[in-house]
Amino acid sequence: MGGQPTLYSFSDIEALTASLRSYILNAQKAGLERHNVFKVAVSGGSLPNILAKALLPQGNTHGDTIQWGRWEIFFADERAVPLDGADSNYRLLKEELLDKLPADAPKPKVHTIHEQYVDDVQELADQYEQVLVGSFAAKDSVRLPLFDLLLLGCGPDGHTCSLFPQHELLREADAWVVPIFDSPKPPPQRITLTLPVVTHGLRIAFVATGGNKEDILKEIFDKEEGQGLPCGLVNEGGGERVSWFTDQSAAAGVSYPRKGSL
Ligand SMILES: O=C(O)[C@H](O)[C@@H](O)[C@H](O)[C@H](O)COP(=O)(O)O
Repeated sequence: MGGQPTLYSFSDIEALTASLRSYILNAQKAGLERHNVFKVAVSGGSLPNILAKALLPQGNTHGDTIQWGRWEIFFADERAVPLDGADSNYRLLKEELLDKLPADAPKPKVHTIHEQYVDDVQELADQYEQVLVGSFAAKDSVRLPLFDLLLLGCGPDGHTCSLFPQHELLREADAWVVPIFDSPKPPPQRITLTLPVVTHGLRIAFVATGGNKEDILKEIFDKEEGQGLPCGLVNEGGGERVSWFTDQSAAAGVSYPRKGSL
């Protein structure tokens, strides 16, 4: 794919979220120019809270406007639970971000899982793949759906989305969305975008903060073994389209070159 991922390291969450906002605005601009919408996939974990800090402040300068009405939001991974369940990534995003959007702002189109299939995780994944087909294109006309942006987290074991180290799902080459029945991070039953879909994205951003990410970031960026971890595989497949937004405590021990601003 060419090029290397960019590793940003910021002094604190405020600096990180300000730059993340600029980065997302650039991605939004490119998406709107390309097809008049902005198609974004988001993960769960700590990400929705950080996104809220980045995106909720109202922009008032030219070019700093989140055009929520043009956004289509998808889930990079989702737990096989009802949408109002405590473990739902949709519920998390809704409570952290969507419910807090200005009342008068146009609303994004949010592509949730079809919760009637939560007891049949294969069907849940197949149905979500159909959601992608409906929004992007039929599988026989495009090889992969092309997201404008994927916003992802990095687990302490190097997982991203619900793609876990050593898991056979890392070798999936055909499906866009797959079920997982044995996620080491609870709950065990989930669906996830596959690695080819993630690495195909026009922009791929990881957000990883806090001292508990330091060891895994060193492994991903500085060690051979880390390159086979799910996050390492996204770095490899996405190359220069990948950016990492980290704080000082997460990136402290990393030797890979770091940047302090966009
Ligand atoms: O649904 C999930 O569990 C997430 O999508 C998962 O991939 C998450 O992004 C990472 O585990 C990082 O989580 P933190 O940001 O909370 O460390």
